[in-house]
Amino acid sequence: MSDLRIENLSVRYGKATAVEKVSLTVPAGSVTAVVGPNGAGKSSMALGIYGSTDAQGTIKLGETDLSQMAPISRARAGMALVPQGRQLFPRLTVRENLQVLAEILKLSSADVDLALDRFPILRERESRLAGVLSGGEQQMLVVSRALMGKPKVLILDEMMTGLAPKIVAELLDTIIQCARDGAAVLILDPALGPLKRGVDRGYVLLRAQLGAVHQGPVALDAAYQQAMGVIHEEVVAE
Ligand SMILES: Nc1ncnc2c1ncn2[C@@H]1O[C@H](COP(=O)(O)OP(=O)(O)OP(=O)(O)O)[C@@H](O)[C@H]1O
Repeated sequence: MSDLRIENLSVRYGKATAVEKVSLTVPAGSVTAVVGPNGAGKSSMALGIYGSTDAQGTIKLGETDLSQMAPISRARAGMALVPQGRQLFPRLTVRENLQVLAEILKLSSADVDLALDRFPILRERESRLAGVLSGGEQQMLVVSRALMGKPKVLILDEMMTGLAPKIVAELLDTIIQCARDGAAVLILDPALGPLKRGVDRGYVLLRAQLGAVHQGPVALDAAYQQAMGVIHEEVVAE
């Protein structure tokens, strides 16, 4: 079991700063949330941690420094990302979408079968093109794909958006179990909402900057509401 430690992570697009020197720990065996309004920098943070956008700072998994590694090497080191917007191969079947990652991570077809069996609907749809799945089915596929390599770190960017409560509950159960099995889980979302049930600790991200850690969903929600109230007051005053 390895904690994920991020120190002074910054993401810049030209002169614009999307993430400004954020430091946080995602302990193994827990679900850590980063909540923040639209445009706060959540996706930039997730992509920076995974290495798929340029970022400065240090990213360590246990004693292993991932900071200079390409995304594929981070994946092989045990990091998995469920990016915002699902990002499947729409013209490949459900099984083929899983096989692509299985080949990269040198996993067996038995691992692909386990991923298909994680959600019964995926097994039913294994020969269908991913592009014709419903939104919820696609999300089950990306989560199942991310879990296929038994990741030590699982990062989920707005994975619940637009999904029915039953599917949200099912996905959340899967993710909580992943943390209970020892993974360090980081969920980034604009609303705590149904995630409250699964969150152990978390941070508020506001205008590229991360606040202090809060233990438990109640304290995190209160801090987020307060931070959003501050923004509201500023807007009213303008
Ligand atoms: N590729 C990019 N090039 C330039 N600016 C970008 C790029 N991606 C994001 N930004 C800007 O960086 C800031 C943070 O965006 P980001 O998508 O990380 O926020 P977010 O918190 O994930 O937002 P949302 O909840 O709406 O998805 C925004 O001002 C956005 O316009």
